[in-house]
Amino acid sequence: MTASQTAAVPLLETRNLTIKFGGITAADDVSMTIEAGRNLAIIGPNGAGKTTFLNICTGWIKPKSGQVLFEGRDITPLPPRKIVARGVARAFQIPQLFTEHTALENLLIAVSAREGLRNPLRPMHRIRQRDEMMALLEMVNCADVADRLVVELSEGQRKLIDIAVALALKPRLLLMDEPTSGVASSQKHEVMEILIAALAKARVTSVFVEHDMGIVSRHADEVAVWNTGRVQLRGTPAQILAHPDVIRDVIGEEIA
Ligand SMILES: Nc1ncnc2c1ncn2[C@@H]1O[C@H](COP(=O)(O)OP(=O)(O)OP(=O)(O)O)[C@@H](O)[C@H]1O
Repeated sequence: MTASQTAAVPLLETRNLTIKFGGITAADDVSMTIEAGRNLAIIGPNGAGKTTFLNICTGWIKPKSGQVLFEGRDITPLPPRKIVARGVARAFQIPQLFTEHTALENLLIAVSAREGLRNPLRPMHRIRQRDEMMALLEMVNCADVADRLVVELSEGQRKLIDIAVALALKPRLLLMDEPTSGVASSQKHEVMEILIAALAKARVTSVFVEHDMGIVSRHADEVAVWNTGRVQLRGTPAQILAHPDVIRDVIGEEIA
């Protein structure tokens, strides 16, 4: 394959994804591409199929038909752990952390899972990957709380540590469900800025589902609008947030 052919392959591509739950079509022939280096926000009304899309791309739900290709290879039939190993990570609305362990221990558990180590909580001073884990915590501005229990931290810090845990898995694509939900509104932009900068430094592309249009306009490079299981529109934040359909169906709903 030549360099120009390699450059043409999207980071992730879906082809004709379809899934129904009872009478509801949560994915209706969804074909789209995600380009490396462009942070994509997914917006849309409640029940539009945004989370279903993330679940299909990460292997948690298998589509009735259609395909997911990552870096040109079909990952549709793979279980979630194999999709993670290929380079697609996921962060949830509620951080998936061990709250009675420290931030550093949470990273240690993630690194151990990545490397198939049997004793994740062996003494810290013996851990070969300690520098790598501290670098990840520094990347998300949380090095100063490395030895604090997660339960004692703010929601913003928990979100950032959750991202560091995802980065420990060395993904090339990170899919996130509402990365700043639950964070105090005065801290949302700061958390998002740290998060986006950390992903850029680690060369990880992000896709994030978001209901806060302020976050979308400031932190996304591109926006895709979901409606009734379909991709209705796609464009820059300025184009999308000024679109009458989005004002009516998405922004209007938020104001109500
Ligand atoms: N496992 C499931 N079983 C049955 N129905 C489901 C399942 N997952 C999703 N649905 C339904 O599919 C539709 C799309 O759900 P999804 O969670 O993807 O929407 P969403 O756009 O993420 O919504 P929200 O913004 O409210 O989180 C909804 O009607 C939902 O109730």
